Formats: sequence, C-alpha cells, structure tokens
Amino acid sequence: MDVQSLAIPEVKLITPRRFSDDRGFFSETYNARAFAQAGVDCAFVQDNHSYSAKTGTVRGLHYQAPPHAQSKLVRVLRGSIIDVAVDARKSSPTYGQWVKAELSAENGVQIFVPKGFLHGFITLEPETEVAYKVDAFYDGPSDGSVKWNDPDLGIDWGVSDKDTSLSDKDASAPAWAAFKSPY
Ligand SMILES: Cc1cn([C@H]2C[C@H](O)[C@@H](COP(=O)(O)OP(=O)(O)O[C@H]3O[C@H](C)C(=O)[C@H](O)[C@H]3O)O2)c(=O)[nH]c1=O
Repeated sequence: MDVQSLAIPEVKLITPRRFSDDRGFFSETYNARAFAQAGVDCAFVQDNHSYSAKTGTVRGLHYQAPPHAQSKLVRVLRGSIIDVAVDARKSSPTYGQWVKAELSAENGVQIFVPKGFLHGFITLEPETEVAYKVDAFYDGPSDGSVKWNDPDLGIDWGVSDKDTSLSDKDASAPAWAAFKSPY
C-alpha cells in the first residue's frame, strides 16, 4: 500500500495494492490495521455512494460542524474526479490553503480528508461513482458549504467552471470571506 502526504500533510493519498491476474484484480480497499499504520486511524461509521451523470458535476465544498465533524476516506468506483480539501482549521498555519488529487477507478487512489477541512470534487467523466467512508453520522442541521470556485480560495480545479452541474445548495453557497469556520 502506498501512502503519500500532500502539501497539507494531514491530507493523505493512499493507494492499496492491486493483485492482478488474467481475471482482473483484487484489492483490499480498506483494512483498519493497515490504514491505522498509514495514519488513517478512524472509527468509520457510515459509507456513502454518489453517482454523477455528467462530466463537470460539482459536489462541495462541504463540511459538518462539530460535534458532527467528519473525516472522510474517498475513492472512485467508476470514472474520475478532481478531489479538493481546504484547510478550515482556524489555528492552522495552512488555514485557507487547499490541496487536490485526481482519483479514478483506474488509479485506485484514495484521499483521506480529516475533520476540519472543507471537501468537494468535480467529475472528469460522465457516470462517475464515488464511494467514501465517514467517521461521524450525517447531521443535516450541521451541514454547511462554501462556494466551490470562490476567488479568495483560488482553487485550481483544472477544468473550466462553464458547463458545471451543481445542486441549488452549492450554486448558492456562501463565499469564503463570509465563512465562519466552526473548527
Ligand atoms: C451527505 C449526505 C446526504 N444525505 C441526503 C441529504 C440530501 O437530501 C441528499 C443529497 O445530499 P447532498 O446534496 O448534500 O449530497 P452531496 O452534494 O453529494 O454532498 C456530499 O458531497 C461532498 C463531496 C461531501 O464531502 C459530503 O459528504 C456531502 O456533503 O442526500 C444523507 O441522507 N446522508 C448524507 O450523509
């Protein structure tokens, strides 16, 4: 299993080993002991799965406020995404900074996004399916969002923000300047 820390080191990329043969491959996509040794030591309580029909579908930037803050372990089952994490921890030296990674069914790369980060992705292909584990249950009232293409954050999504599909919630998400981090 390969583990890399991104420029904000608490955000990690984990690529589990694939055992390939003439049938295809087998991979342990999550193993509590191996992931804990890699620094991902969470008691995950919920699995999520989202399907996005179109290229350019944006989901995010989202967070859940404490005490419902979530760490997330994200992977792509079909298609590909650019996945982004934004440091929203007020005391962090990297507050307001972001990291990104391309996750795909082909590369098998997973991203670990700890509590205290905004999370979002944009799909690079139609019919993209994303599965992720979270270590706190969904709590709608503590769910919040920040504008995905906010100019102050200046996230380089690597794709044009034309022809994107967003939920109404994301299309009207507040600006970073108006965001009061709960972390
Ligand atoms: C997240 C979630 C949502 N829901 C319900 C609430 C809504 O009625 C419906 C769609 O939710 P939403 O539009 O928030 O789904 P996404 O836009 O994919 O949100 C997710 O996108 C980004 C990438 C994230 O990191 C979060 O996990 C999550 O916010 O599912 C649930 O019942 N349980 C849940 O855990």
